[in-house]
Amino acid sequence: MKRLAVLTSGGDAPGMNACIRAVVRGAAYHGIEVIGIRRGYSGLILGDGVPLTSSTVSNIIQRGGTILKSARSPEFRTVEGRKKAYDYLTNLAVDGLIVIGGNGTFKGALQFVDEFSFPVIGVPGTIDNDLFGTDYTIGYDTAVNTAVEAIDKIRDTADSHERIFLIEVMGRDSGYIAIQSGIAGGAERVLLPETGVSAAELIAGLQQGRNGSQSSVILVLAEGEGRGTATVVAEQIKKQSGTEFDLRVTTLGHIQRGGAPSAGDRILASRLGLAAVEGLLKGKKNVMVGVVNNGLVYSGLHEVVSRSKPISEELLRLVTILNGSESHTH
Ligand SMILES: Nc1ncnc2c1ncn2[C@@H]1O[C@H](COP(=O)(O)OP(=O)(O)OP(=O)(O)O)[C@@H](O)[C@H]1O
Ligand SMILES: O=P(O)(O)OC[C@H]1O[C@](O)(CO)[C@@H](O)[C@@H]1O
Repeated sequence: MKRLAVLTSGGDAPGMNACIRAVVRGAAYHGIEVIGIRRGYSGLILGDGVPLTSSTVSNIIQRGGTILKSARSPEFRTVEGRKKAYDYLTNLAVDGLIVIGGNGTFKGALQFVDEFSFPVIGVPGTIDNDLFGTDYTIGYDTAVNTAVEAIDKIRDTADSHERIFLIEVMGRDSGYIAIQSGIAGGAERVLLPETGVSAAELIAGLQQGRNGSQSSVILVLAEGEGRGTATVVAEQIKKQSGTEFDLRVTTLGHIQRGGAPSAGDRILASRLGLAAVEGLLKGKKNVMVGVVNNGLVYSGLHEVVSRSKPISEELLRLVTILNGSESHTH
């Protein structure tokens, strides 16, 4: 192997830069050149590659976002777009492609591999943590920490004003950020795609809490919960309960995707970046490298995109017990 290409695709995630650095330095260690493709699959189609060297990736391990920029590329969903991408990679004379992204990125990669038999290795980079084949994705730990910091701050107002706050966190189809930030932020309730709860049940829970000792409440809602945005859910509660509760909504939004990566994300990204290069060198292709039980594991892309990673029953139980509203005897 003489030359490889790397790109970041889908939503950016804190730690993507640490991963690019590990790919470039890992490749340099093995005498391999690296071309960085700008703006994900769009850059492959438009032919936007730049050589990356060890010095290009100095001083980026601590930076959020991605120096290669990211994009969601509608054209890569077409066979014509993917053919252009293939032609560009062939022109560059690269022997393998490393794609850092989420579920959609790997669906695209799989399509590409099926059509052109080009060696691709995926690295899980998304704050959503919704990928089979890895316990954690790059960016998730930082996003959870950002959400917890925000929840702590909102709790001060919730407590002082004896209010109910409905806080929406990211997670397009999954509740990972919600459950972990909810546990760490001491939320009274976490609303997830996995555990549908009606407005009537929510209201009953709020009434029960108020009749007990709860004077303020934090509800954490996963973006992908299914009913709509936090504003929609708040409207449902208000419609059915009238002015009974002093309810406020906060949507955390993209602050969860930005900022310096946590130490955990930098280390995960560094391990996975090197493992992607060394996987290609060992002849692995059409796989994603992840960490399972703290060991490096390569899983087939087909399995990664076709299987889900459910939130553990243990965490679901934990959040219910620790919110303090139920006892074993109920
Ligand atoms: N079914 C598909 N076929 C071909 N390409 C796809 C497919 N799904 C996604 N892609 C390509 O992958 C890109 C990234 O996918 P997507 O926007 O879903 O983000 P993602 O990788 O899931 O990341 P995140 O979890 O951060 O949103 C898309 O913009 C598109 O170019
Ligand atoms: O920034 P965009 O393109 O609006 O994407 C938002 C989506 O991306 C994610 O942040 C994942 O990267 C999801 O949690 C969210 O639904």
